[in-house]
Amino acid sequence: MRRTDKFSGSFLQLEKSIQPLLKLASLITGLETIFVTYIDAVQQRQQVIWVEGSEDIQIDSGTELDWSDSMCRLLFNNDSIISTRVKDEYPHSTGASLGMQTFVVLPVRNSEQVIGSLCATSSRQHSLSPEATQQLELLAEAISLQLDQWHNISRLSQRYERTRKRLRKVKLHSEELSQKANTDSLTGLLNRRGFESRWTELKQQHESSSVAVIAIDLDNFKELNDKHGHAVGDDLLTAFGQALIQCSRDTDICARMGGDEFFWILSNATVANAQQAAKRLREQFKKLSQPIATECSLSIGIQVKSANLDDNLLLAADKAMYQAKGQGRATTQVAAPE
Ligand SMILES: Nc1nc2c(ncn2[C@@H]2O[C@H](COP(=O)(O)OP(=O)(O)OP(=O)(O)O)[C@@H](O)[C@H]2O)c(=O)[nH]1
Repeated sequence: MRRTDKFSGSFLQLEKSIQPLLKLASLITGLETIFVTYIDAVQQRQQVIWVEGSEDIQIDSGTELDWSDSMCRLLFNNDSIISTRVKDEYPHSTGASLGMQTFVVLPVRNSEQVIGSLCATSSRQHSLSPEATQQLELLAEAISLQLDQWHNISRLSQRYERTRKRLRKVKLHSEELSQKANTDSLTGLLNRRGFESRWTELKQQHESSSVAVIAIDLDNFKELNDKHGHAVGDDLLTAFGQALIQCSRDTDICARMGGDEFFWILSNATVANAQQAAKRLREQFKKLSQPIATECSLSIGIQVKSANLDDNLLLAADKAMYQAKGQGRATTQVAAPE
């Protein structure tokens, strides 16, 4: 059976069950070519879905035509189901131009309307006995039921697919919103809200490895803002954000807590690891914040703990950072172990 490639999936199942019916139609009528069409009443188009039989009359599945050019329409309009003299009765028709002499058509309908047609044709003259006509009508009914069922199934699966796509869109949108809500727009780091959620997760999941908290504050940032303007201050914060991202691992938590204050949390890290990380960060920040690097340094506080993570760990790192400020800024202070 030749068929259109436009459809797939459940349509192939439908095709399998229609195929023997078309063969039967050929046996009943004695006509060589049998085909089924789909009629789109709104678009006024007709499409050949399946063709069974000889290649004598060139009808291809997938072929589309205007309803105004349809042989089926001509016969429907004459309240007829058969023409045995197509060339005489419809000399200017598509059927005549394709070499049809006999053309038989029966409507294929769903519960509301005609949705297609079952057609049989031949280049020779054939008559159709009343019994054959009756049998063909039964076949058209069977095809109608199958097509209608398939139509309903495919409508349902299209609706399901649309709902699935809509839900996916909503999910992506809400993920995007939540990502935005947790991110500091200037630096791309987590904001306070994002930090709190990650920090809570870490506290809940933490087992026994040591965790280093690095508190960082830009030195004399207010002065720099006042001297060069807010935009330069923003550029410097952005450069710091980039430096921190470049120095961190995927598992680290990097956040801008507000203004020029940041937290950097490293899992599985010792004091020495944290000091190394702080050193790398200073160097990277210096590189990325040219040409005003000389005017801005970092005060850094470190605290490391391996058990009972709580917010005191943050406070201790922060306190160490303020001690670094007190010692003249641009230094790293490690808090005493608790
Ligand atoms: N450009 C810019 N400035 C900001 C932003 N948020 C906060 N600030 C400014 O950052 C400055 C923070 O200054 P402070 O932390 O009080 O003090 P500081 O000048 O850094 O001095 P020390 O911390 O003692 O070294 C304030 O002047 C804020 O107005 C921002 O998003 N962009």
